[in-house]
Amino acid sequence: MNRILKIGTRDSELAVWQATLVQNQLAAHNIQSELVYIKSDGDIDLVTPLYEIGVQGVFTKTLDAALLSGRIDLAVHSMKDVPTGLAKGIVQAAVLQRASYIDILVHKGEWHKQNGEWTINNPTAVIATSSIRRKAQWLNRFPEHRIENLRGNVNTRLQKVADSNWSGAIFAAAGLERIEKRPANSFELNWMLPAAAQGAIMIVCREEAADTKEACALLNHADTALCTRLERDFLRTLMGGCSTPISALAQIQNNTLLFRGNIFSLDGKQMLETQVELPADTAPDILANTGNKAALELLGKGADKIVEAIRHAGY
Ligand SMILES: NCc1[nH]cc(CCC(=O)O)c1CC(=O)O
Repeated sequence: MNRILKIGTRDSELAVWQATLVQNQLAAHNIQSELVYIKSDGDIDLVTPLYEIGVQGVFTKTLDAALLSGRIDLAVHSMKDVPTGLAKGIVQAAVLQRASYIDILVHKGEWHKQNGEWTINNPTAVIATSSIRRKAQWLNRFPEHRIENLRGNVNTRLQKVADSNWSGAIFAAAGLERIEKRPANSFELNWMLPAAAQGAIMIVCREEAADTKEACALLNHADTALCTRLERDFLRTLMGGCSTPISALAQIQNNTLLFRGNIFSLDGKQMLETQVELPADTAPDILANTGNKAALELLGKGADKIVEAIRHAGY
């Protein structure tokens, strides 16, 4: 490769950090690149909750257009923000090794540790998140709490938490840890299942750009690519959409694939979950079908009714 690859990125600190990681990894393979900053609609409107913006891929479509017009060669995304169906002409070129997948609570006020577990005595605490997945899981565990919306990039969200009288706000650990902004007053929500592909970074490029695809393939992390594929299959087969109260996590450890997924009603009162364990050397076609199969299992157990109610509410 003797040209300089143009890497498209949003201009938030996290997005630039992720694009720079890709640039550095390419450089390690002697592939030169430069960053091209592109504002997405999701960055311009920092107030409206994402599910109200109503367009799929609010963070990705501006970069898709830049790719298709040839202004950039590849785009770097937080994979969980990428709709499960990619735009026509655009393909997944690589998935980098996953960082932390966990959600954390940046906490304030009455939280304290009791028998090794973080608890809060205030039954009517206010917790901030604009993710309906986090909201549903939180209300399932703390039915009396109230959820407030919290939009914006990582930095503006942290500032809003500091300025508020909320008892906490939920963030992806990966987003804060990457830019070294995870506050000391935070703890991991190890009972909460993350969004499909949370903590993973995806590179996309034009379908016909053989040389770019070849370059990006050098950065692909096979286990992360498989796990995120299963998680996204689960999401797509259950419902699709980018803001849904659906979580999924696949992990490969000690030669075992562990897949967990769930779906909640919007108020958190109903929940269906599934868990599958397979030897990692199971036939590839069976392994690759794990996410779909898990989704079909839940649909057969009544998830279809939960999905129907979520759609009916306008998501
Ligand atoms: N939807 C916003 C978004 N997209 C990716 C991340 C963090 C990094 C990641 O999950 O990969 C975040 C912030 C958050 O959820 O707190």
